[in-house]
This record gives sequence, C-alpha cells and structure tokens, in this order.
Amino acid sequence: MAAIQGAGPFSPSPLAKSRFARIVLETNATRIGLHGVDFRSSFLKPIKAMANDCGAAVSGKNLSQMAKTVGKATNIVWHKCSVDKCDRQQLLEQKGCVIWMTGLSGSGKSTLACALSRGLHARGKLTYILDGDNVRHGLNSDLGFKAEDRAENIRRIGEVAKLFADAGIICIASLISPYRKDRDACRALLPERDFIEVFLDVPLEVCEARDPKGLYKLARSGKIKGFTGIDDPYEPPIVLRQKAGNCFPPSAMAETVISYLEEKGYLQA
Ligand SMILES: Nc1ncnc2c1ncn2[C@@H]1O[C@H](COP(=O)(O)OS(=O)(=O)O)[C@@H](OP(=O)(O)O)[C@H]1O
Ligand SMILES: Nc1ncnc2c1ncn2[C@@H]1O[C@H](COP(=O)(O)OP(=O)(O)O)[C@@H](O)[C@H]1O
Repeated sequence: MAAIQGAGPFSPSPLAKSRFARIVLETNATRIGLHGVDFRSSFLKPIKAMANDCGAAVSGKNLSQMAKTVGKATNIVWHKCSVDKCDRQQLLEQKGCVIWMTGLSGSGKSTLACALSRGLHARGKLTYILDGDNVRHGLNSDLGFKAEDRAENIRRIGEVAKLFADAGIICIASLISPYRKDRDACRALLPERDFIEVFLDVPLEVCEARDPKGLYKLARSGKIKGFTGIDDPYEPPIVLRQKAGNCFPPSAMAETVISYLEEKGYLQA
C-alpha cells in the first residue's frame, strides 16, 4: 500500500506542499533477489492539478523570452510548427512527461525503468528510457564522473528528456543524479507537472550487497575513485513521509507509478 503524504496522522508541512510530484520507493532488504524484500513506498502529493498547457510545455517560456539570445547564441528566434505537443499527445492518447529515477548504483533504477516501460507498453503507451549507463555509450561518452561531468551528463539528459516529453512520449530517465541542484535544474526545464521524480531510497549496504557489476568492491579497494556513496556524495531528495511496511517487487513498484500516472491523467490525451 502506498501512503499519501499528509493523509495520515502527520499534518502537512511546507515541504509536503512541494509544487511537484515525487514518489519515494524504499527498501530495507538485506539480500539480493526479488523475494522477501521489504519495500515501502509513499507519495508527496502534488499540490497543483493538471492543466492543459500543451503550448507552454514546449519550453516553459513564452515566445518573446525565447527570441534573440539563448545562452551563448545570439539572434536566434524560436520556430513554431503548426503540429504541436497537443497534437502529438492526441495522436498517442497520452501526455508527454519525464519520470526521473534517482538513487544509488544498484538501487534498482534500471530494473524499475524496464518494468515501468513494460507495464506502460502493455497498456499501449509509448515510453522511452534514457539510462545513464547507456547514454554514456554515445551522446555523453566524453564525460566522466567528476562533479562537473556529472552535472553536464544530467543537464544533457534533462534536455533530451524534455524533447521526448514534447514529443508526447513518457520519458523514463534513469540516472544516479546524485546532486540535488542538478536534479532541480532538470525539473526547472519543464512545466512542473511534467517532471515526476522517483527516488529509489535503498540503503547503501543493500546496494553494496547487490553489487551486480562489482563496482562497489572496486571502489572499496580504491580501484575506482569518486564512486557515489563511497567517496562521492549522494544527496537524497528532501522529503517528509509516512511509511507503510509492505513488500514490493519491481513489478509492484512499477504498478505504483502507473497508478499515479493514471490517477493524474497522464495516460489520456
Ligand atoms: N564513480 C562512479 N560513480 C557512480 N557510478 C559509476 C562510477 N563509475 C562508473 N559508474 C557506473 O556508471 C553508472 C552511473 O552513471 P550515471 O550517468 O547514472 O551517473 S551520474 O548520474 O552522472 O552520477 C552506474 O550505473 P548504475 O549502477 O546503473 O547506477 C555505474 O555502473
Ligand atoms: N526490487 C528489487 N529487489 C531486489 N533486487 C533488485 C530489485 N530491483 C533490482 N534488483 C537487483 O539489484 C541489482 C541492481 O539493479 P539495477 O536495476 O541494475 O540498479 P541500478 O540501475 O540502480 O544500478 C540487479 O542485480 C537487480 O536484479
């Protein structure tokens, strides 16, 4: 069962009134495998209702702001097409958005991203996964793991995710994205309702016990420097939450996210 922030004995705080959606999926599991895992999940309830602002979703800015100078580019003007996000969403019968998975290496981001993609695909919904590992094979192959490289990695994936959302696609970004300010910058790229943050709140010792790629072992022995959770920080989202002690495998967590999307109207045009 998923708990909704503010629905129980705790009174809603200013934090609970965050203006964007966030889902926390956590586990205290101490062993590998999909059975016997103690998953608990909760919601920070988004305050703002969905609005039909497809036009604004192109960039979150109006045309006059976009003309002339953007970053280092001068004398550029936004070119608007008569086929817009609304049209694409109607064609696809869904709403384009970004589901941003964040958490330690080994927390289950890629597994959940695939389960979610599979679940939505089965419902006839178009998704695309931007997995940090995969994007680093191409677009971001020039980047390492120094703080500035991670920031650039996340910024680029945030921009690509924004384009996917504008295409009407449910884009699932799956990256460690360890620094809060980088995640916040990605959130700010999109209209607030289009960015759904999913935090896989899995303890370091669980991730380290899983260690499917052997990277924690290498990091502990000093063979990898600057590894998230070992000698480089992970800054968790700031959330207040109520906990429910139920056990969820990835497929159940995917259903939790899908239920959220259904409830909020993302799975309709
Ligand atoms: N130093 C260091 N720190 C963290 N992770 C490392 C590092 N070196 C390599 N890897 C592997 O790279 C994957 C993380 O890439 P991301 O693009 O998601 O990282 S980040 O968001 O830019 O921090 C991560 O994949 P996941 O395990 O899927 O998270 C690791 O396999
Ligand atoms: N919900 C889960 N319960 C138990 N093990 C899981 C769960 N999700 C993923 N795993 C396992 O944890 C390991 C890391 O999962 P992965 O999805 O690759 O994590 P990440 O992408 O965050 O690095 C894999 O061996 C995977 O099978």
